[in-house]
Amino acid sequence: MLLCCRACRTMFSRLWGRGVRLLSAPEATAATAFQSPTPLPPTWNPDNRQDHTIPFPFSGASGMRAVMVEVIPLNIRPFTMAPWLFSSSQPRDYSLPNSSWSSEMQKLYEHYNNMCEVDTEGGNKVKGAWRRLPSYNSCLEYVTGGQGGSKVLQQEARLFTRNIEEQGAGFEYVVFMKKHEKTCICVFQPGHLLEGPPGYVHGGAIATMIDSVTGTHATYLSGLIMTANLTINYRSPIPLGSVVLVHSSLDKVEGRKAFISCQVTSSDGSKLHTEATGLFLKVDVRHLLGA
Ligand SMILES: CCCCCCCCCCCCCC(=O)SCCNC(=O)CCNC(=O)[C@H](O)C(C)(C)COP(=O)(O)OP(=O)(O)OC[C@H]1O[C@@H](n2cnc3c(N)ncnc32)[C@H](O)[C@@H]1OP(=O)(O)O
Repeated sequence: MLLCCRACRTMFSRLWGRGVRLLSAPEATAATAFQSPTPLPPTWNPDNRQDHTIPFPFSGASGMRAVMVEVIPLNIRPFTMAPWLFSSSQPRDYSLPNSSWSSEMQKLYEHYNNMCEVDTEGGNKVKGAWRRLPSYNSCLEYVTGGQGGSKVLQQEARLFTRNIEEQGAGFEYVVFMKKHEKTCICVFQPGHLLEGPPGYVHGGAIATMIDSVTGTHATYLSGLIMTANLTINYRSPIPLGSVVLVHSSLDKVEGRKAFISCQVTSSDGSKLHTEATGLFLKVDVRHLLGA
C-alpha cells in the first residue's frame, strides 16, 4: 500500500496499535521485496487477536514522503475481514444475545449456536454443521465514489440494519450459515420502530432484512456483491416483537451471478410470511468507487 494521501494515512493510523507493529531495520528491508517476514497465524478473529507484522520502510531514495506498507493478507474473507482495522474502538458484535431478546429468540439462537463449530481448550475445532456470522454496525468504513465523488473514508457510515442504538427497538437478528454455504438462516425479532400497518412490520423493513440476509449470503459466496434484482411477495403480515426465521438458499451460480431464494416464516416454520428471489452480481471494488 502506498501511503500517498490523507485517506491512506488515516487507514494506516488506525491499523497502528491494533495487532500491527513496526519492524526493525533488517526486518523492514524484507518489505521491499513485498514478502511477509513472519508466518501468518493459521486463523484470526477479532476475539482472538494475534500480532500481525506490517513491513514499514520509508522510500527515502526518491525523496518522496510516501510510505510503502505491505498489508499481510489475513486468512479471512472480504467484508468479514477486520472491521476493527477501520474502526476507532473495539467493535460490538450485534449478533450476540442481549437483554431485549425474547426467550423464543434466545432459544432459537441457542438451537443453531449449539450446532456450530466450536474451539475447544486444546485448540481443536469440534465440527458442527453451522457457523454464526458476526455482525458489526460498520463492516467497512466504505471508500465511496459514485456521483457524489467524494472518495473519502466515510467514517460516520453505519450499516442500515445496525444503526438503531436502543436494543430491541429495531432489527435484532443473528445469521447462521450452514457449511458449504448453500444455506443461511436468520433469527429475526423486529422491534417497535419497524412498524408499518398498526402492530405489524413495515414491508420495507422486511425487504431490508431479506436483502441483508441474502446479500450477506451472497457475500460469503462471491465476495463483493451488489443486489441487482429483488422480487418479493408478502403473504402474511409479521407481528412486531414476534420472532421469525429468514431462510436463504442458493439456487445457482452463473459466472458473476448468484441466484438466491428466500422465505420468511414463523419460528416453527408453519406459517409463510414472505417469499423472495434475489439476483446478486459480483462486482469489482472499482464499481463502488465509481470508476
Ligand atoms: C461477510 C458478510 C458481511 C456482510 C456485511 C454486509 C451485510 C449487509 C449486506 C447487505 C447487502 C445489501 C446489498 C445491497 O443492497 S446493494 C444496493 C442495491 N443495489 C444497487 O444499488 C445496485 C445498482 N446496480 C448496479 O450497480 C449495477 O446495475 C449492477 C452491479 C447490479 C450490474 O452492473 P454490471 O455493470 O456489473 O453488470 P451488467 O450491467 O454488465 O450486467 C451483467 C449481467 O447481469 C445481468 N443483470 C444486471 N442487472 C440485472 C437485473 N437487475 N436483473 C436481471 N439481470 C441483470 C445483465 O443482463 C448481464 O447478464 P448477461 O448479459 O451477462 O447474461
